[in-house]
Amino acid sequence: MITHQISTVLEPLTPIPKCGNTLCNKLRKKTRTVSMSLGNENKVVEASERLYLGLDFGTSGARFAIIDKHGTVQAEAKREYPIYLSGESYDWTRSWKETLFSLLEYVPIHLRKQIVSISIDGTSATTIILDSDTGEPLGRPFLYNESCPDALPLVESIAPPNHTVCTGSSTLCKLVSWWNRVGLNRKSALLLHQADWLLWLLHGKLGVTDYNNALKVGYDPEVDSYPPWLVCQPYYHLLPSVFAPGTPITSLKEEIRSKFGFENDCIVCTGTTDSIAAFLAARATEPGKAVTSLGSTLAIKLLSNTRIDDSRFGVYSHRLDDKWLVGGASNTGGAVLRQLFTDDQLEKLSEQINPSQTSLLDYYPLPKPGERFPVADPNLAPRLLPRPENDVEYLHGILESIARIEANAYGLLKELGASQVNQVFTAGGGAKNDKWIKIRERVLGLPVYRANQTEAAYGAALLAIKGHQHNIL
Ligand SMILES: Nc1ncnc2c1ncn2[C@@H]1O[C@H](COP(=O)(O)OP(=O)(O)O)[C@@H](O)[C@H]1O
Ligand SMILES: O=C(CO)[C@H](O)[C@H](O)COP(=O)(O)O
Repeated sequence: MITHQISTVLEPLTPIPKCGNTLCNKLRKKTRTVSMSLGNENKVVEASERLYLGLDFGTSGARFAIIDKHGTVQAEAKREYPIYLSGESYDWTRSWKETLFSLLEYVPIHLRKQIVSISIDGTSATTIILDSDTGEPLGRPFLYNESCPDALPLVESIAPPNHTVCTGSSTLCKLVSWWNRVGLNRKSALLLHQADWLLWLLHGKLGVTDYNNALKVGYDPEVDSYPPWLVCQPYYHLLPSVFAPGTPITSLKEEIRSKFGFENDCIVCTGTTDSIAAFLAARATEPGKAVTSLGSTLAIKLLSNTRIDDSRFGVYSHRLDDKWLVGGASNTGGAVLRQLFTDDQLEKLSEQINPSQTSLLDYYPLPKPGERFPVADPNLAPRLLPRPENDVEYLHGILESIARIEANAYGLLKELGASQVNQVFTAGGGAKNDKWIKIRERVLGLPVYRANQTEAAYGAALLAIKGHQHNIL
């Protein structure tokens, strides 16, 4: 596929106020880039060909992929999140909403009429409590890796032992923490996940989610219902209706369809989480195949015939049709790397690493205290010292230490009874690092590949195809 990278550096749309505070000043330096690539210029896609739009809202930015029914990419774009402040904290919902509509502006106009289905993935357990009449957020969202330990004792008292919700970063802990705050508008409130809320902006039907996003609020995808111990809770009425990922919800809202020039019959489908979208993109279909997403975080998904859930280690199973995606998400990964190196530095330093050589540096790379998997410890401190003089050596030690965490994670899944992993595909920003892939192969003792499609947005586009096929049956 011949692609043309178009990079435009955008100045912040809303000038960030000059102020004494370091957070603002740090933000002023932040520019945002939009990069976009078009599909195979030699193969002009037939004007009658149906196209499918997938959007991925990850930790550091969002992307879209437009594919045809063969899975050929016709256009892609990505954008870092614009930074807005609300008081001293980031205004994430404003940032995500602006990113959604600015990415739609980047969908090539000549392709818009051919897009017949849209889906979105988002970060898991990123939780928004909304006004159920207006859809307006009732406060800031709880991010995917945010922990609400205040709610944990109550959640542990109602859920089965070691249930997936029994961790401070679960969606249910975030809901209970919000519910327990005195004097909030509890009656007309509704819980949605990041992907659900972004999809709602496109379709306008409040209260819809998918069984991947709903897992961490307590939904049981095996029996396709919320469990009795959750249904009897006073906040049960806040929970959304749950459908399989890639289920048609309704047509694109008329105001959006006419503003962007999409087709009358363009539908919006339920989404999933970012690491499951990355798994779908890798198209691993046999038990024993796994996908490690090396994004801001390290998310592991192993296709297994057996379901394993154990919050003591941050292990849970997502449903994927008739099988299980067993795994979890560590806070190690790209976010730590980005704290220390730019992407260009990562590329240049990695070129100098000898991946066959073992690094003796032993770190636990975390962006801040707190780990979810394979060690579930909200107080686990980062370990990134001693720092050698040579940055090549330092990066080698960090990449190898992250690979050891990955190896421990797969070893834990095996101990807990999941199918034996025999092949690992890599998705996310870290997948571009060939030296890291070789380090991981050595440490894991397994064949490790870069997935053909490393972007979660491609997986979301596959869900859009699935939804459209549902719709025309
Ligand atoms: N050459 C590289 N080697 C390793 N990691 C990289 C490289 N280039 C970028 N990254 C990491 O990839 C991450 C971004 O990946 P991405 O999948 O976009 O993350 P997310 O979806 O979580 O926002 C960044 O944290 C960055 O440090
Ligand atoms: O780390 C994350 C954000 O990138 C998410 O936690 C990740 O999506 C893992 O959650 P899930 O397994 O539910 O997809």
